[in-house]
Amino acid sequence: MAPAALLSTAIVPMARAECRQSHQRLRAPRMAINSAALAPPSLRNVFIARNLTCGLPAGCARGRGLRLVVLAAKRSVGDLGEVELKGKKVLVRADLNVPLDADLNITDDTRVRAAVPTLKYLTDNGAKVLLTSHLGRPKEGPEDKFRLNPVVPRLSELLGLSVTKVDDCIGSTVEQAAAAMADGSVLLLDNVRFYKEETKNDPSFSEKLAANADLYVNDAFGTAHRAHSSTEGVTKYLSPCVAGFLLQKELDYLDGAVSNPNRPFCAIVGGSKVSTKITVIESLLSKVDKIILGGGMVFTFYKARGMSVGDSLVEEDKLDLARDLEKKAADAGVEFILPTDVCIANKFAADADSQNVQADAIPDGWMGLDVGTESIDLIKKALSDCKTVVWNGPMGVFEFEKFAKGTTAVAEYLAELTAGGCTTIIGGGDSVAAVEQAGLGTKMSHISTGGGASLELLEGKVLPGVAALDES
Ligand SMILES: Nc1ncnc2c1ncn2[C@@H]1O[C@H](COP(=O)(O)OP(=O)(O)O)[C@@H](O)[C@H]1O
Ligand SMILES: O=C(OP(=O)(O)O)[C@H](O)COP(=O)(O)O
Repeated sequence: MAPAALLSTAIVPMARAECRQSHQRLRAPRMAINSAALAPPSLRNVFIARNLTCGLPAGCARGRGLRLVVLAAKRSVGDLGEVELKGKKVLVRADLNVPLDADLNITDDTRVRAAVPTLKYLTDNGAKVLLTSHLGRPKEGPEDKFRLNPVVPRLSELLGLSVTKVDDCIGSTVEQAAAAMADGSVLLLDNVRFYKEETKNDPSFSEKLAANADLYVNDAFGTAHRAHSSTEGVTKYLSPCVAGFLLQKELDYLDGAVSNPNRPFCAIVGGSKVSTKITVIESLLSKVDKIILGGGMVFTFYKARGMSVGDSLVEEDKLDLARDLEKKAADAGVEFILPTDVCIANKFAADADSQNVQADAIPDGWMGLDVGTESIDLIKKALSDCKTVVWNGPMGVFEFEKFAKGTTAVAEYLAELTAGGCTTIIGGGDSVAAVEQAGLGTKMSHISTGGGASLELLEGKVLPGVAALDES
């Protein structure tokens, strides 16, 4: 990917409807800024266009009297070649926070595989890689169950070289092992969260992490929303500090495709709680053409419309908010699609009795655990002409086979759309688990390695681990 594809720029103005059209039309920041400059002053400072794919100096927008909110192209590891890398000690922050079973075997190696392109690039160019990561949330210092040992064999296999490991991430143990490294080798450091200073972003700990390296690469997208020593603090003590290939790819999809999408652009938001997705829905309303809601959160919207929902999941204190979101969608001209029927259960269990009913006919004592059959068709119809789809949160309790139909149907249809050229982005967490469970992981355009990080990006937040990197 060209480094310039990381260009992240915020330009300005225009009423929202005009922005939409402009988003489709404008291909380069310079054009966007030119158009922005033509907007009346009262409409300026409204619109953020990110990830437009050509380089542009920051002063260019300012020179046209426009407020510049963000203008940052992050420097990429791909900008560094053998000259800069050979023999250098490179501290790479990856997210190797993988799920382990009781015997400490990796049950899903997605994050290990995702780290490989950057590591391979660095070792192929003769760098000495000091690889750092967290695993879980250890509270009491070093504990065997949180050691990164299980990663070593899988990573060695994927890289085709023998990865060595030390039982610490700072200090003389690391210093000695690093001094003995050959060019093109990888030394895995132990869980950086064995030090409580890590999550406090403690400057002296950051300095110690940096002490054994010459330069820094952040490829830990899943942890980029944390301002920790290994993701943010360390950048104050090393130079250059650049983005790894995974981080770039995640930003390109989650920020790029979402900010500058092929249209129609649809967001599917499901999952259990309205409260955790409010800001995502609000933020997406200014970008999408359609929004489809599913999962447990729809019952709060039904109740807000005055419908009875039986024993379904409802956030009583979010009823006003649900009404407000529907109104905002209408005001923004966004098609707001709620399921018209639901699959209900007489208890929250895999072996519950189930039936399909209209959304306004849920009997007392029953709860909605999936979208209904009619709604699956409605959702597919709404998606059929879409060119970009972002999906966050399952359509139902997909963990129970009986109530996985809506989620599976959406995953299968998205796979079909992807094959037809639609960009499909699955935003982390349970949605990814659902897609993988349906065996469709490889059929989507992009599956994010970060749940929390992808949500924060969709909410429009700045990720500290990204912000701290050098601009190109
Ligand atoms: N109708 C429903 N009632 C209760 N829980 C639901 C319902 N639909 C989905 N869920 C649950 O929502 C959870 C996922 O929600 P969430 O964490 O918001 O999604 P994600 O992790 O994809 O962001 C799943 O465990 C799923 O079982
Ligand atoms: O698994 C992670 O995040 P996710 O569950 O939001 O995808 C990351 O490794 C971050 O871990 P953290 O939430 O303990 O900081």
